[in-house]
Amino acid sequence: MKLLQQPVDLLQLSQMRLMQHVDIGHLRMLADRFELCEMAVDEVLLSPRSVNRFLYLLLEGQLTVYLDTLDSPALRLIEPCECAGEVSFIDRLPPPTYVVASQPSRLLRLHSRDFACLTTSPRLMRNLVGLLCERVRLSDRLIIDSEHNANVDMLTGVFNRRWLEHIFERERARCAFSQLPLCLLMLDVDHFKAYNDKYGHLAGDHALLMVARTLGGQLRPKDSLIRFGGEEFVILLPELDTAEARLIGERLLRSIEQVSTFDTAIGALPGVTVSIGLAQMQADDELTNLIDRADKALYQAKQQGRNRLCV
Ligand SMILES: Nc1nc2c(ncn2[C@@H]2O[C@H](COP(=O)(O)OP(=O)(O)OP(=O)(O)O)[C@@H](O)[C@H]2O)c(=O)[nH]1
Repeated sequence: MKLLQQPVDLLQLSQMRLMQHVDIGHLRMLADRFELCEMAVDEVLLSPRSVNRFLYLLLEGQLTVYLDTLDSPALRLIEPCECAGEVSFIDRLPPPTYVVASQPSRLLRLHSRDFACLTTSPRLMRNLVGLLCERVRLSDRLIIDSEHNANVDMLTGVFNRRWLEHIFERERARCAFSQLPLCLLMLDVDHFKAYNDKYGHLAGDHALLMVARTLGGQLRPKDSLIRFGGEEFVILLPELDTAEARLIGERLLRSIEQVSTFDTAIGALPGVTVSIGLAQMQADDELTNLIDRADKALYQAKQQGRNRLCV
C-alpha cells in the first residue's frame, strides 16, 4: 500500500456510505484525520493473520472478500463508497476475512486511535451500526446456508444421512410423546448397476434425480425423504402405522413404475423400478434397529422379484 501525501477531497468523503447525511462540520474534522492511499491489484488489505488498525473507505477500484483462504470462492465484492475493516477496527481483533484489491484501488483510511472522532456524530454512528447489522445478517445467512448444505445431498437435493439422524430423534420423541406410530421405508433402485452399465453413469445420476423428484412430490410436509447412500433412499413417515405406510409405499412404487421414460439434458431415458422394505418403530428402537429391520424387509422384496414392498 502506498500512502499519498494529498489532502482528502471533502466532496468525495461525503459520498461514502458511512458518511451519508453527516454534517459538514464533522466531515471537515474527519477529512483532516483520514489518509489517502492506493493499492495495486492482488495486494492484501486485510488478513486474519495480522492485526488491523484502520477503517478503510473505498474511493475507486474494487476489493474482494474471501472467507477462509485466498483461493476459496469470493464471499463478496466491496465497491466504491463502501467500507472495509470496520469490524477489526472496532473490536481490535484480527479481521474475520481476507480483503484483497481486485482492481487498482484508492482508499481513505482512519487509524483506530481516531475512533472517538466518529462517535461525536450521531448520524455517522447510526450509519456504522446499520453497516454492522448488515454484516451480522450476512453471517447468519452464511451459517444457515452452510448448515443447509451439510444436510442436503448434492446430486438429488433431498436430505442426506446426517439429516436423518437429526430428524429421527425429533420425530421419535414427538411420536412417542403423542403415542403415535412412526414408520420407515427403505427404497433401493432395482438392477441399478445394469442401468449404469447400459446407459452410463450420468444417465444413472439422472435416474436417481428422477426417483427423488417423483418420491418427493408425493410426500406430506412432515415426511422426510433422505438419500441414504448410492441408490438407496429412506423415507420417514411420522404418525402412520404399518398398514397406512404400506399404502403410501405401494403408491410410491407404482408412481415410479409409471415413469416409463423421462426427459433429461442428455436425452430421454428409460425409467427404473424400486423395491421397498417397511418397518414400524417399536418402543426403545434406535435408528439403527429400525433401519436394520427395514433393510431385511427390503432384502425380501429383492428376493421375491423386486418392484414390490415387503414388511
Ligand atoms: N449413477 C450412479 N450410480 C450410483 C451412484 N451411487 C451408487 N451407484 C451405483 O449403484 C449400483 C448399485 O449396484 P448393486 O448394489 O449391485 O445393486 P443393483 O444393481 O441395483 O441390484 P439390486 O439392488 O439387487 O436390484 C452400483 O453400480 C453403484 O455404482 C450414483 O450416485 N450415481
